[in-house]
Order: sequence, then C-alpha cells, then structure tokens
Amino acid sequence: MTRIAVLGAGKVGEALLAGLLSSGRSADDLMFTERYPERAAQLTEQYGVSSVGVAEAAKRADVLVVAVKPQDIDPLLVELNELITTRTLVVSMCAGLPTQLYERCLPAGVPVVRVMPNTPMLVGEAMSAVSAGTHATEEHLTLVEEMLGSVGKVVKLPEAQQDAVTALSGSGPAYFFYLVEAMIDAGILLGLPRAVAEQLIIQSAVGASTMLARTGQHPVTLREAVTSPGGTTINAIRELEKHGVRAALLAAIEAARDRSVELGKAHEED
Ligand SMILES: NC(=O)C1=CN([C@@H]2O[C@H](COP(=O)(O)OP(=O)(O)OC[C@H]3O[C@@H](n4cnc5c(N)ncnc54)[C@H](O)[C@@H]3O)[C@@H](O)[C@H]2O)C=CC1
Ligand SMILES: O=C(O)[C@@H]1CCC=N1
Repeated sequence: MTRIAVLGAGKVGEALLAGLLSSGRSADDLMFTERYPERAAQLTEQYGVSSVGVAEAAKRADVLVVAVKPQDIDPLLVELNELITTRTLVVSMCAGLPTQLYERCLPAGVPVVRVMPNTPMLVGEAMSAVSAGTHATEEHLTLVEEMLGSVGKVVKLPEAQQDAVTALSGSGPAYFFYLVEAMIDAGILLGLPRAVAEQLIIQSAVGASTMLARTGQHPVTLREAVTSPGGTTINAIRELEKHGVRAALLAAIEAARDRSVELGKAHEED
C-alpha cells in the first residue's frame, strides 16, 4: 500500500487523515509531521497515526502531502530539498501556491500535483480538484485521484483554474456555514429557541444539499418548487434581491480568487 505522510496536521491535515482512515486505510500506512507537539500527541491518541519528523516522513513515505499554510511553505521547502528524490510524489494542498514553486525549490524532476480539497474531507464528502505539475505523470495523477476519491469527489482541471477552484469549493463550505449561521440568527429574531432554530436550519441544509446531489435537478427548478405564487418564499426572495445577495456572492468569490492569486505571487521568483 502507498505510504502517505501529511506535512502539517492542522484542519486540512487532520481532515485528510480522518477521511483516509474512515475509508479503510490502515494507520500503519499513514504518518504526519506537526510543528506543535501537543497537537501531534492529541492526533496520535485520537487516530492512532504516528507523528514523525520531516526527515523520517521523506524517507518512509511514497507521497508527501503538504498541508501547511502558504505563509509557512518556504522553510519547509528548504528542508525538503535536502531530503527527497524524484521517487517521492509531492502533493500540495496549499491555496495559491503553483506547482512551479515546488519545481523550482525541490530537486529537478520531482513530480508535483496541486490539489484544492475542502474540509468535508473529514466526513468523506470532499470536493477536490487536481492538476499535474510538469513532472507528474498520468500514474501520479491516478494515484492522487484514488487517494482523494476515497474521501469525496475529484475533478481534474488545468492548473490555471486552481485559483477559481480555491475561491469556489476550497472556501465554499465557509459560505454555507455563514448562511446557516445567519439563518439561525433569523430564527432567534423571530423568537424561536436557539436549539430549535439550529435543528430547523441544519436539517433544511442537509435536505436541500441531498436534493441537489440526488435529483439531478437544477437549483432554479428546486427553488421554484418552494416558491408558491402569492406565498411566503417569494417575499423572502424579494428581500434577498433588494439587498443584493447574488451580487455580494459574486463579489465575495471574486475577492477570494484574487487573494489566491496574490498568495501565489508572493512566492514568485524575484
Ligand atoms: N482550511 C481549509 O478549509 C482549507 C485549507 N487549504 C489549505 O490547506 C493548508 C492548511 O490549511 P489549514 O489546515 O486550514 O491550516 P492550519 O493552520 O490549521 O494547519 C497547518 C498546520 O501545519 C503546521 N505546520 C506549519 N509548518 C509546519 C512544518 N514546517 N512542519 C510541520 N508542521 C507545520 C501547523 O502547526 C498547523 O497545525 C493551507 O495551505 C490552506 O491554504 C485548502 C483547502 C481548504
Ligand atoms: O482560507 C483559506 O485560505 C483556505 C484555502 C481554501 C479554504 N481555506
């Protein structure tokens, strides 16, 4: 079995480890590095996966999944440059960072695959997009697609689209959580107990997303089915339009895309 090391076991690193374990992968084939020893000990206790140093990860793993913040990448690349060969596949999950950065800083010919996952990986419902770097072969891509396919859905896209993907599905869960949070507040405004408002909205979100995933119907059709002539929903829709919610989402996602581009530019060669 392919041995995978996650470098940086924060929110995404943990989601990947948890998702891979739930999909049936053995803890013996997984390892992680983590800068904070307390965090490392807690994850080992919870998941039974070993915490290792970066040198051991580079020596033992076939795939190194980089899941540190983009701002923390430089010292890690300096370390890895001394430790890896072209036999190791490097998978970057970092927002904005191009495969070219890795190819420039690591030994010549190292295969790199850029991935943008999202946190529902934790529950096997990730949406991930993968793009091959210069030296990544079809076999490398297949390996990464299999790994991510066990924790959700995967699409293969040109790397030029990764900043848009990051804004859309990488950050996407946050937008849904934000909407849920705001709708629970509306329940409070209408005088419902918080626990009741939470239950009503969370189950409505689960129901709506299951319909989207299972019926194959367009969101407009599903929304129209809830919007009765002279009924309640259309009054709410009028307010959403009046407050520019659609335009706000377009602008918000564009701003996220711009930030992803900016994170990549911060690592361009001088
Ligand atoms: N949080 C999210 O929803 C998503 C995040 N990403 C990307 O995933 C990466 C990680 O994000 P998060 O998990 O949210 O960040 P995080 O801050 O929760 O996790 C990063 C972890 O890396 C550790 N770390 C940093 N440098 C290290 C080093 N040299 N050696 C070992 N451990 C090190 C930190 O202690 C921390 O636990 C980022 O690059 C982000 O752009 C991608 C998709 C979604
Ligand atoms: O906010 C961020 O930078 C990361 C990348 C995609 C989702 N979270």
